[in-house]
Amino acid sequence: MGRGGNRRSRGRGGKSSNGERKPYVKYEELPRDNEAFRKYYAAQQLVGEEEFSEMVETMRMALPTSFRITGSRKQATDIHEQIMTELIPSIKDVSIEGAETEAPHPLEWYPNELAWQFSIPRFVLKRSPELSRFHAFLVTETEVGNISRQEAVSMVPPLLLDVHGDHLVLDMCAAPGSKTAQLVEALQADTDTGATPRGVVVANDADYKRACMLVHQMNRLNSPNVIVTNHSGEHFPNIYAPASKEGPQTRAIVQFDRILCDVPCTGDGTTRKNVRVWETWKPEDAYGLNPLQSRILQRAAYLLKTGGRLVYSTCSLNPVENEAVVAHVLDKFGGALKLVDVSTQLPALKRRPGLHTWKIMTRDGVNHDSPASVKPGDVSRSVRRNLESFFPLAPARMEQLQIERCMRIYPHLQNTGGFFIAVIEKVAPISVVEKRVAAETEQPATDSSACLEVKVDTGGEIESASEVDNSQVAAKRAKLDEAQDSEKSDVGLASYQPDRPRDEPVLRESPFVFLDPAEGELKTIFDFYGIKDNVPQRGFLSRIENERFRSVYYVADSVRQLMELGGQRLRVVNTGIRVFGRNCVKDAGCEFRLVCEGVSQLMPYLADKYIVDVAFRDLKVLLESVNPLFTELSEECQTRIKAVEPLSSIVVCYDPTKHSLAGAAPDEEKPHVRLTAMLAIPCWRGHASLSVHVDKAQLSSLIRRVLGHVVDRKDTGSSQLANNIRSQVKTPAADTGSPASGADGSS
Ligand SMILES: C[S@@+](CC[C@H](N)C(=O)[O-])C[C@H]1O[C@@H](n2cnc3c(N)ncnc32)[C@H](O)[C@@H]1O
Repeated sequence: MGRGGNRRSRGRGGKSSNGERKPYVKYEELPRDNEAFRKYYAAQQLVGEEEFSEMVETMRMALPTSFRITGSRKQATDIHEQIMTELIPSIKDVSIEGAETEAPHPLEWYPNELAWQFSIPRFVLKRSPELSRFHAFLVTETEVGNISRQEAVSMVPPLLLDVHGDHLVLDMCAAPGSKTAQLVEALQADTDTGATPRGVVVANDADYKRACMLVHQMNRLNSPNVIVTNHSGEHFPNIYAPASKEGPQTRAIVQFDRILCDVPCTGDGTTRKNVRVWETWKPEDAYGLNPLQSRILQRAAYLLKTGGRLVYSTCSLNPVENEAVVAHVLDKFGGALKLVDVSTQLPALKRRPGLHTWKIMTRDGVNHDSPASVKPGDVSRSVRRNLESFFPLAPARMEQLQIERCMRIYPHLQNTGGFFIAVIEKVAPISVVEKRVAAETEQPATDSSACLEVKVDTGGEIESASEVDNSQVAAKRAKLDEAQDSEKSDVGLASYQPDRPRDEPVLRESPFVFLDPAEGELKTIFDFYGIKDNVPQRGFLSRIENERFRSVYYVADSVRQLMELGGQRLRVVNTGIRVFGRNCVKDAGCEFRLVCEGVSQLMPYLADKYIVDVAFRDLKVLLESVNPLFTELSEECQTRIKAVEPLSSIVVCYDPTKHSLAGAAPDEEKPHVRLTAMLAIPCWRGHASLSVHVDKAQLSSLIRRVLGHVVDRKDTGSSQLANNIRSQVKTPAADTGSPASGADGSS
């Protein structure tokens, strides 16, 4: 199911609603049908009768596996090449239970062959020795962020959001973050190679634990342009732009260029993956979620810039969670929001138009066309309260809203899960304040331009743009802002929700503090590593506990600006790329070492002596041996390493284009797979040895790509075990003071 909705019983020894323990049911034997589901959806006439049977049949089958190549990375070409030359041939002749395996193939509607799909069940992939290379590829490349496993249909909403490199983007319900990853990639893909995008992605989730999953996702992506926050979407706080000299009435709110509302839902489009949806599905679940979905969408609409784009999506097929939410919110905001016609985008993607009519099922199993036929006893009191908003609007209004522009993806259309997507543009400011003022003063609203617009000048300051406001509205507005600041406001409209409900937990970590490279410990670090003066000066930050910090992070300037404006209002769970970590090595030249995820960001600013260019022979020695002695490396490499003081980090670079094999002897060694992108590997320079200093996922990926060895998952429980894999190739040499026995040990 779509996470964040009602919790469902696990069906394995859990308790049923009457408190009795349920018998254990094997996953394969869980029911894959539900009478109420069939009856409800048959009545909706989503498709013709025959097609409906086909759809339900497909919804019972296991979902193919799909993954996406991180298109914004230099490694994308290498990964594509590995799929073509290594993976596809590796499973060519493998048969499972007598049947040939389906080789991965690109999803034809996804641009640039970056998304792939195959139909090998997960447990077969894990257990089959013939598929170990394929499995290792998926696992290690996912962990290092070169690919992301993601359901095919879930890739559609970010594509339709049309994110550009300088956009301020809000992902309102972001965890676990597969779509956030696409949004971040879109920022990067629209920016010159090597440059930091000017935009920001704010990845928000109401659930703190799930927000922490976003942190993991963000760490895989190594982006300095993401902020992970923890707010209820419907209460996402106003971030105020700097106060204008002209007085409080021009206090503007930062608005976003793009917003994704991938809201919590019943997830009945995911039955192929979450089989338990069959067991527990009931129409009331959608009625319970509709009001929250609507509030999230309303808040998003308010936070969107005029001219900005918003995507509302669910993995549910239910019109109550889809067209009903979209139609009623569009209706409520007058002409401010319009559905965008995306029928010509992603032309190879099969889809159906949004529904103009649907029915609501009451507890007695009767389907109703309008609220008029629903009697009080047919539904619970809470359902009755919102009943109108579950039904379609009048046919003429539905026509006017062009609700058919919504997109429905059914599982049988192209062997996927089910999904709903609505692309919405804000064509005019939402005259919330005026409606409110008009209601309170009992005067008709005459001007619909009271909404505030902010432009993020991501090249420099965040500034407020023009605000057209009449004086009466402005005075009222200032009062409302004040009320909101003191969290007393209860004006009921999406724009003026109090910041957050009182029962939400407080953040567990210390807040981030920006560090000054001209003083304190950051200056000491910069001096040691010879960080060049052109490094962005204001992007380094840390969490300080007991006047000490353990790591230094780096964020893009636009992120810094937004965090400074957000201040205490913004509950930042995490941000930035970790660039330095405390090393705890006695007598080390610097108390901080370089960390794997920050290397590519810092490389352009590191003093040249810390970057050692190596040939393939030295790269192989470093990966094959644990802490190889200098004497095992080439003379040239030794000279470079010895130029750096003992007990410090260096970056070893292998550039496959420089060390091209053109003209090389036929027996000259080369990486197991063809590489085009440079490898930059942080290493620890001991007194007499050099050790690769990356985390175990990076190490497994490097070993697989460069040496061709598959690191068994069972052997990688700790970084030490990853070392053991290498020690099978060569006996370890004596170590000389590595901070984490050759692996990064970073969290
Ligand atoms: C369908 S999932 C989002 C999936 C995500 N967009 C992705 O692609 O990985 C819905 C998310 O909404 C979160 N959520 C639930 N209620 C919320 C609320 N009121 N505001 C914001 N997020 C909420 C849940 O914790 C859950 O992570």
